[in-house]
Amino acid sequence: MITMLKTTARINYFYRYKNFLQHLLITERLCFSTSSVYYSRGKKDDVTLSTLFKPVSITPTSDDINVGAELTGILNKADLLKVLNKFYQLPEIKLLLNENGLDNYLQHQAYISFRRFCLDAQTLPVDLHVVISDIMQGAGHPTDILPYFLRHAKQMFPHLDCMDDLKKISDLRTPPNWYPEARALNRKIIIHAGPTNSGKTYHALERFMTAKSGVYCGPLKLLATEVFNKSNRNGTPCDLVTGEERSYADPSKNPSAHVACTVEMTSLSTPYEVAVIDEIQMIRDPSRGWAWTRALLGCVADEIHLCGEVGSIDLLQQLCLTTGEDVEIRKYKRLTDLQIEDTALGSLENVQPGDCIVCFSKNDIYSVSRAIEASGKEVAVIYGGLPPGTKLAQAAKFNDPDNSCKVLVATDAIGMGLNLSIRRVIFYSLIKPVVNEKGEKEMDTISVSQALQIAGRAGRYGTQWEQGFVTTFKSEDLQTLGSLLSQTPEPIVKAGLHPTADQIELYAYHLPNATLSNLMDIFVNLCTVDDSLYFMCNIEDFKFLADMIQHVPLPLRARYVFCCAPINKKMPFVCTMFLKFARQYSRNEAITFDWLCRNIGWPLQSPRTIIDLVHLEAVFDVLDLYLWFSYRFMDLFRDGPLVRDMQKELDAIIQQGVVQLTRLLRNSETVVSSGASAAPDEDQFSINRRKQNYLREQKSAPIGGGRLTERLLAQGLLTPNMLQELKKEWISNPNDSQSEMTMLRRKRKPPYKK
Ligand SMILES: Nc1ncnc2c1ncn2[C@@H]1O[C@H](COP(=O)(O)OP(=O)(O)OP(=O)(O)O)[C@@H](O)[C@H]1O
Ligand SMILES: [Mg+2]
Repeated sequence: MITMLKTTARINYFYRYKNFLQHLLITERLCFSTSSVYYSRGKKDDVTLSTLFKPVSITPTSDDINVGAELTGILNKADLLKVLNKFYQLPEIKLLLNENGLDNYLQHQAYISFRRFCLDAQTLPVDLHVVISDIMQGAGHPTDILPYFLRHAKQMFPHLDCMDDLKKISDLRTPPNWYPEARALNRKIIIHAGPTNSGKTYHALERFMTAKSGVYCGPLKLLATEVFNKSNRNGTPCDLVTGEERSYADPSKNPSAHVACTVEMTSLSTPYEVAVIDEIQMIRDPSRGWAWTRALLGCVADEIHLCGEVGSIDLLQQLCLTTGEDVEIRKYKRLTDLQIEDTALGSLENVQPGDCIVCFSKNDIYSVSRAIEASGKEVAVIYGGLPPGTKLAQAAKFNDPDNSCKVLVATDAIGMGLNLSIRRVIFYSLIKPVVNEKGEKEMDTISVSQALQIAGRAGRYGTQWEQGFVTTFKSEDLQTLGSLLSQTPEPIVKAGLHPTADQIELYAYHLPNATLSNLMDIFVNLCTVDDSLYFMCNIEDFKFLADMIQHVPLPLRARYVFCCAPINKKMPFVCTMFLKFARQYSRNEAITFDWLCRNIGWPLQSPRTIIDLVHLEAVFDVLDLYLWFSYRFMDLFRDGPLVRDMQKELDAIIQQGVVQLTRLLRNSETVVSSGASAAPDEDQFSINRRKQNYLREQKSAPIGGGRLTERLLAQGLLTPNMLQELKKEWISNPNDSQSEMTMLRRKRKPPYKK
């Protein structure tokens, strides 16, 4: 009797459920036919997009009573497989699945999983069991499986249920609307456009300093610091805000009406009379462009002063059309004369006072400075990885007419930000590693804009050298340089964008099983961007960090903040410490000064070799990272002031090292790095490997190098062994080898972009 009652209840349940599923099938057809439109709007083709959605694994629930079998009998697995295959092979099913948002890739994935689910299950869901049994007995059609298949597919791929929402969240077609406070004002936009050294920033700052309140947004900490100092010197109290630093003009730390900040730190909630956004052409930067777009569209200021290249005017005007704001253009001419010399330098022996040799690799920096010092001349050295104090000290030494140091060797870190008394810029090479929009590194001839920016450093207005000169080291580069400098900078056509934390959080709500890196990928692929004005900045660095800490349990917001940290991913020690910070944070354990000292091996000794120096630079970056976190997670990174003092001390140690660069280089060839300054976690093997790599690169990049083989060696495209093989082949069969070398040459990009 009890069994009969149970069976009747199950039959009623089954019929209710069958009606519900029929209803589901109809509504799904309706709603998915609209969402499929969105797929076609995706950035990449559907297959690529689909592969980004990672399937959630579905296991059959174990039920001790097999109701389906009680109702209709046990299913024969071989017959079951036949029914499933028949269902999946029906052309109308493929069509319907497509309409329901499953492209071929997703269909295939879902079918494999569904088939396994049905065959492996001891007990199938009762509704599915009965339907399959009906089909086997000729009382149903294979198409009846569709609702169950779709139910399975949606559990596997939750995005199928929320594509509309995801598309809405990542609709980036009207960025001006993201900043209602700025849109509520009628801002006046003034563009200061012109070549380098033409007074653009000077004039914008004049207005900044006379305004009641103002914000200066610059591309580098050094530039923000320069404005902070200048403004305070001129009697306009100004604060400094960078990712790692807050300095107040007022000793009691009351905020001033004026702020100089790095562009990423621009406050969009504080109203100002004047905002200056410097180096606005950086809006097209593949990694950081979004920060300029955000400042331009979002600054709450009556006047926005944009300083930058002439090539950015058109884009800025178009962007301001979309915000409905008036634009005034002020054009400037270069204040001093800049002349291209007729001859290349040829030899480092020909270096003269006021010369700056610009290199695009640290190895070139080392070898060039060593060669110049060997000829009895003192050099100052500036490259990106040096701490600000060291850079400023080196710049001051070179700028001081009374100092015996008259020559500067620098990377393009001098392209923006430092005031240098350079008479002549000498390009040691014209090839530079660049990161493309996909985040990949490639070697390419520098752009017109870069060439003009760097060359423009010669003959700075107001210095002892008001007539500037420019040339190359190699005579074969001179013509290319001439051609680069004769052009106007490439017009800037698009402004960068980046997903916000809010958007990614909403995505995570819809796709709770996806990793942060995966969410970013899906976002970038699904987002709709107004291609005529904007592009999505590359998110490779963000994803790199997200993958590194994926296994560390963190709340999504904190994870997002961690991934925004400004880290040079090429520095293994910095990455290791980043991971340790994340682990400490996830355990809710304070990252104290003592903890930090233990982990970086503080106190550190003066560098004895270049490897030591490189390591100290990495430690400096770790301290920077700590300070960066100290403004975001104050409760756990609470020793900011102590770390800042430690960083100043380290800056001084690095300065000592840089002053003795030649000695360090000499030691690098004879002495093994002092273990005391190596990271506690870094084994001797990696230290030695770095040393060997360095020495090998030194040998393969002699002074005056720059031939194709040397460049390929430097880029890692050719190993010394491969070079030896090529040489052998060259000797044994000159004709074949010649064609191989020609092939190698052809694989390179043309000398410069038109
Ligand atoms: N009218 C002026 N009076 C005095 N000094 C000036 C004047 N115009 C510019 N300068 C000085 O000339 C130098 C170059 O000016 P500024 O930095 O404004 O150039 P810029 O066009 O912004 O160059 P870059 O593109 O390199 O940023 C600065 O030291 C600046 O203080
Ligand atoms: Mg400027």
